[in-house]
Order: sequence, then C-alpha cells, then structure tokens
Amino acid sequence: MNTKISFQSVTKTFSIAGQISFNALQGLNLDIEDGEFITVVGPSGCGKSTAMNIAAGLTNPSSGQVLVDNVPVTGPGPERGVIFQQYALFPWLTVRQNVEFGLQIAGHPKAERGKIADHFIGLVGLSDFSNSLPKTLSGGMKQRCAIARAYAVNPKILLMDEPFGALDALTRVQLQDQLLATWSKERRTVMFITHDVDEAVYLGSRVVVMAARPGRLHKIIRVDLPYPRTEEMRLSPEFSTLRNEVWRSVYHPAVA
Ligand SMILES: Nc1ncnc2c1ncn2[C@@H]1O[C@H](COP(=O)(O)OP(=O)(O)OP(=O)(O)O)[C@@H](O)[C@H]1O
Repeated sequence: MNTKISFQSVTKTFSIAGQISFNALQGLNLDIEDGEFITVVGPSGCGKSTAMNIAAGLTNPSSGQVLVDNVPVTGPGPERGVIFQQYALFPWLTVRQNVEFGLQIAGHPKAERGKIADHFIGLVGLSDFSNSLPKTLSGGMKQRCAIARAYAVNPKILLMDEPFGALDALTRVQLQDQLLATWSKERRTVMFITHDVDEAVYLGSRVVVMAARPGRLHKIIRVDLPYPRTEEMRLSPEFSTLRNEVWRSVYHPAVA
C-alpha cells in the first residue's frame, strides 16, 4: 500500500488576543493509505478541522508538514475535494450550475460539463431538482448537491468535515451508504471528521481518536468489519464492541 496523505509532526499554534499562544494541534503524525477510508473523532476543539484544513491547503502549519503523494501541501489542489458541514453552495446558481461550476474551475471543457454534472446529480438522487435553487432544497438535498459537486471533479482525495452533521438521522444513514457505495467503486482516499461515534465505526477502516488541550492524536482503532458495511452490522456484537472502545477513548481518554 502507498501512503497518500502523510501528516509529519504537524503543529498549529494560535494566539489569543495576540498574546498567549496555544497548540491547537501538537506534533500530529499520521499516514493515510491510498484508497483508505479513515474517520476522525475527538472532543470539540481537539484540532480535527485544523488538521483537515492543513491537509486541504487552507491553513499553513506552524511547523511540520503534510505530504500528498510525497509532495508537501502548499495550497488547495484539484486532487483534494473538500466538503464542509455548511453546504457552501452558491445561492444564485441552480443545482446543475453549482455542480458545473466546480467542473469549470477544474478546467473541464463546456461540452463535457453538462454530461458529467447530470451523472453525479443522478448519483446523489437529485435529478428532479437539477434546475432548483439551493433555497428551495432541504438541508439533506443541499448536502447531496455539495457532494455531487465535489465528486464531479473526480478528486483522488475527499476531505470531509462533519458533512452529515446537520442532517436528520434517516438522511444521514442514506448518505453514509451512498458514500460507501461510491467509495467502494472508485476507491478514493477519504478523511472524514465526525462527532458521531457510530458513524465513525460504520464508515472507517480505521478510526483516529484525537484528544484536546493540546490537540493531538490519542489512539488509532482498526475496524475489522468487512466492506460492504450493512445495516445488520450496526446491530452486531462486533460493532457494539468497537463503538464502546471508540466511545471510551473519546470520553475517557485517561483510561482507554
Ligand atoms: N483561526 C483561529 N484562531 C484562533 N483559534 C483557532 C482558530 N481556528 C481554530 N482555533 C482553535 O483551535 C482549536 C482547535 O479547533 P478545531 O476547529 O480544529 O477543533 P475541532 O476538533 O474541529 O472542533 P469541533 O469538533 O468543535 O469542530 C480550538 O480551541 C479553536 O478555538
């Protein structure tokens, strides 16, 4: 297996009121394999988003570096698709125009854009809403649109920061299964932040547990459940054991 993303002693220091500085992230070392689906959990403020933003090239580390395909990250790049919790759609563009916009930025010729956009809009189940504006869509539909836009440019890496956090439980489960189905077919490398321990275990082949003050890696838990993951697996004793282990590591890190 090749390493796709490598966090090497990554530290990020912020200062409060321009004075006291603290480590939002301290000495993070983590290798993510090519095609791996890794999930990241940890208490609020432990540096999950900071780590992801550094990998996305949206924030510089204070020291250390992130390598993607052995090349240091110095800014955003088309091989890294980023999906946030807050949809980030252009409100004045329709669903299709939002998806096509991503393709335009990525340099796809006009003739191709419509076809690719329609394919991914279909994949996330929004074909009937291609010409709708975001304000007329539910939260789940907006997030499907954001996902279609990210998938459409075919990034080799998906960086997802609590993408399903604002969704109702049913939509969330549907999007989890849809994401896994797409991942199984195309084997992109996925780094997925969540607050939801069940979601972390259901999706990931490894769960990275972080701890706060300073933000750091606490533990990595391997999820030895085969893919494809199924709804029955969620009810299995193995799933429950893993969920409890992750839970203890997040909420009682001193003993787990
Ligand atoms: N731009 C910034 N300036 C100052 N402090 C920041 C900035 N961004 C993040 N922080 C601080 O860095 C720490 C880590 O933040 P980060 O958003 O990475 O945590 P997180 O684990 O993603 O939290 P959450 O789960 O609540 O989203 C927090 O204490 C936060 O207040």
